[in-house]
Amino acid sequence: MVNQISRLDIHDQQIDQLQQVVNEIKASLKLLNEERSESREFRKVILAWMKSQEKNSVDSSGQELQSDLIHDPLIPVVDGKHVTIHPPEQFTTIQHSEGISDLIGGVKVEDTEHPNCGDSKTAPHFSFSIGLEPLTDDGPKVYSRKKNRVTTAKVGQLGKRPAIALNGVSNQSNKRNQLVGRPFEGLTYGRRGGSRGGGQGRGCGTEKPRLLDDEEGGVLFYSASPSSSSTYGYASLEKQRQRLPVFKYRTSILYLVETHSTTIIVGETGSGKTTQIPQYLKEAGWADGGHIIACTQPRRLAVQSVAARVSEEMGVKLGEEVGYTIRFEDVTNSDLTRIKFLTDGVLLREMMDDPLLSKYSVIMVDEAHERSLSTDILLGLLKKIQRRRPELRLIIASATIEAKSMAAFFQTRRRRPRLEGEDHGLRTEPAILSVEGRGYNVQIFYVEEPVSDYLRATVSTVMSIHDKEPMGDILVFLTGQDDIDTAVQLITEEAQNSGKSSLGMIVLPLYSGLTRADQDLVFSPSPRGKRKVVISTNIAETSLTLEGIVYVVDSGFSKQRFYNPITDIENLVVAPISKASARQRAGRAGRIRPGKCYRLYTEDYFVNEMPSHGIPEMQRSNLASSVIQLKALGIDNILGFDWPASPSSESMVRALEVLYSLGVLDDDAKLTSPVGFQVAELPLDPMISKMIIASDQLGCSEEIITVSAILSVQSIWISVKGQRELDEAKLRFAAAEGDHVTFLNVYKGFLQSNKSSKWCHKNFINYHAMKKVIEVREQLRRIAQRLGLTLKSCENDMQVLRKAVTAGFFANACRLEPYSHNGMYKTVRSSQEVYIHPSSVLFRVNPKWVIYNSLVSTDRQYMRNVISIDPSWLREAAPHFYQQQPLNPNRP
Ligand SMILES: Nc1ncnc2c1ncn2[C@@H]1O[C@H](COP(=O)(O)OP(=O)(O)OP(=O)(O)O)[C@@H](O)[C@H]1O
Repeated sequence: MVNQISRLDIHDQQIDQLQQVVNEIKASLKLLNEERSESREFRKVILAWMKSQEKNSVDSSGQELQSDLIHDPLIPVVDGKHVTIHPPEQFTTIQHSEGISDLIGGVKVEDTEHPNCGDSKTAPHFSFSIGLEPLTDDGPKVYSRKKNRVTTAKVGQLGKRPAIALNGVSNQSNKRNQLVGRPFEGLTYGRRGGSRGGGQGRGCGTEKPRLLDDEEGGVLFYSASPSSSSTYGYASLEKQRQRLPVFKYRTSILYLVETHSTTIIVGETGSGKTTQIPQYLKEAGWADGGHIIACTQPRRLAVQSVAARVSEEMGVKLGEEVGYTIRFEDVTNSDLTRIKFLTDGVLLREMMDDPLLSKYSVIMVDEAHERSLSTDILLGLLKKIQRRRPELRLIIASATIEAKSMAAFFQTRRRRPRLEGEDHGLRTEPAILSVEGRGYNVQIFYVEEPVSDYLRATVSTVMSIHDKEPMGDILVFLTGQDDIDTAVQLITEEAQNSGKSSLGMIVLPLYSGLTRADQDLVFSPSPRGKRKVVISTNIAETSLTLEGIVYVVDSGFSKQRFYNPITDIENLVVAPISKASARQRAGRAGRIRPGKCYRLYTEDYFVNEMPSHGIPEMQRSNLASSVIQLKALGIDNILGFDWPASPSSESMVRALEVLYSLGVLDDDAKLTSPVGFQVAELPLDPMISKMIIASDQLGCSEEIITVSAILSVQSIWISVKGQRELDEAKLRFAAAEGDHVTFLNVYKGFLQSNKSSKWCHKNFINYHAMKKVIEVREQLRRIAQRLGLTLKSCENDMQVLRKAVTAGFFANACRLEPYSHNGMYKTVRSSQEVYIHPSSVLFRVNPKWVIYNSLVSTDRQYMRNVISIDPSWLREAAPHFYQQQPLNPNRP
């Protein structure tokens, strides 16, 4: 009798367990909220008390309260300068200027004079947080001068104008300034105008900024000096380093790192945090005795580029004293490397071998505002490590971080016994340092009305800049490869159509799937008389310096991951960005010379509607990989883990369920042995890891490792204008079984061609991606051997290969709907409607049963990387997940 496969209802007992987990989470969240509100009340009392103390402490001659820190011999008392504390009220005036100081609260300790700055009035300052959480979590206040604001359509809720020309882009600030009789003062950057080495209000050697009252009673900074001077140009690397705003804070930074377990550094984009601080630490001896200084970044491209820059500044070969590590690429030397840049994900992996990260003396978590999944987990773990290793120093850096809440997170609880380090004068409460000053002016322009089509608006803005503005490269932020490829094509066509414009424009895409060579093009200088237009995703948003960039065009959108734990679908959705992102984007200009940023949204939208920060990735991601990592690090009580942002209970339950079904976790939610530990060792999605482990027994590990390597690179196909040509190319390799077997055919062809780039070109295959596949494959083979798996080929037995895929991805099984004329499938797990993606070799073939690797959502839910299976394998692979039901006679 033919049997039907349906998802086995989870045993009652398991449901009970899961329900228990949910209840626990809910209970902990409730407790947490109660704790928070209690501590808020407490803080109010403390703040009131502090204010009264401070008022009493300022004597009649107006002298400021002297800090007991003055007597601390470790304070960098330079040239007889002393340290004073300003009452917190003084921050309130600053809070109305959108800037670094907005983000800082608590007691401010200020050097009244600085070693590098002769003028005591323009001295930089550093602040210590008093370790209290902010009373409100509103984030920075944005100064606004318009009294009667017109509510604008949201970006994305499109206005009526089809597209804009550059003259549709207004310098609203200029207009306003004419009205109120002030020079240009961009909302974000104009008022901070000036030149490197002092252009900023608080920098050295410039005129002191005047404080002006605005119409609403707030106060804003106004720099009397106009736009940047021409201090930019060619200077020795050493001089360039010394001109950076962060240089003036060198002593303060080193002092704070010396005396505090955790230092939070907030500084404008381009002020030198990423490239300089690791070097200062090295110069101060933090890399002595074989120790390493680590600096993490959320993005691989940033890791590679800042490592290259720092090695250049230090005059050393990349990979020796300065190195970097990203997934599947290690450019370090274990004997020589002293400064190491790495992604936060890689540092997490390193904890598997060295849970206390003992080789690092200082870990700088950069761009913490991004709140990537790995950054958040890393922060939670680093906090734990510090308890065991008080000597480990943490630096949390960003331009737009919510410093107070970050400080509150690192504030060690009072219940805890004294740390070893505290006895040596090491302060466990985090210090907050504000690095004032930015490189060069960036004028901000907003559209007057919402644009109806951000792609077309982008194209016309780029063309207008090219026509009307002086030379300088343009960096455009769009959302993803599709948008970018379209924009590249449209701009190229427009340039060709308008004879004048076509002269001297080089349009380049930038996204993570590009080959290294194509990415390198973006970093190479533009030929004389040519203007580079780089069209990028948000991979260029943080930490990157592209030398020639003068103009930034910000579409206001990015692709963001959103995971729905109920449907278990993770989508990449085009969504509006946050103010923090907008500032980062604008900050890609003004790094080497003054710049301009054109925002394709209205000023009203920016001020009134754009959220200050994005949703932490933790709260919109599939948590399966994170749970395994934490479990592998011995953190069994995941619910009690100190997350900087609590994940949703549904996501947590779903992750536990998936891991349980894969056999990675046992009934007590502990890692199983050996499968759970093996899966944790592999730096891959748990389903791919499980597929590799299953291939050992099925005798096809060589092939499955190849498939896994291919699934780990973005795409092995070259995107071409004519989809038909690509489809024809794919047909040469297409296998009836599906995409995974097709990948194997491509790999075999590549080897047979002697890894020829010509062969790749001819077949629309990405040569660099294939080289990467070879590299990743080698690494995976090494890990597999270390895990005791046998490397074996199944030769041409594709059935075992498909069974191995099923062993990892059984939860993604789908059945073709009977009588479906449009290729509709339903997932066995949740009966969702899904379709085979047109890029799959099984598109329109529609086998009865398939398994997919991932889902993408556009107008429909599409399955990507699909393979056909026999439904009986589902029960073989996961008897605990599927059961056979007698065939329903009413169903065809
Ligand atoms: N590859 C490079 N080429 C030329 N100059 C560079 C390069 N990288 C950095 N710089 C210079 O060093 C400055 C500081 O860069 P850095 O990345 O350290 O700043 P940051 O404060 O970390 O800013 P962000 O957070 O925006 O990355 C830049 O503004 C630029 O002037």
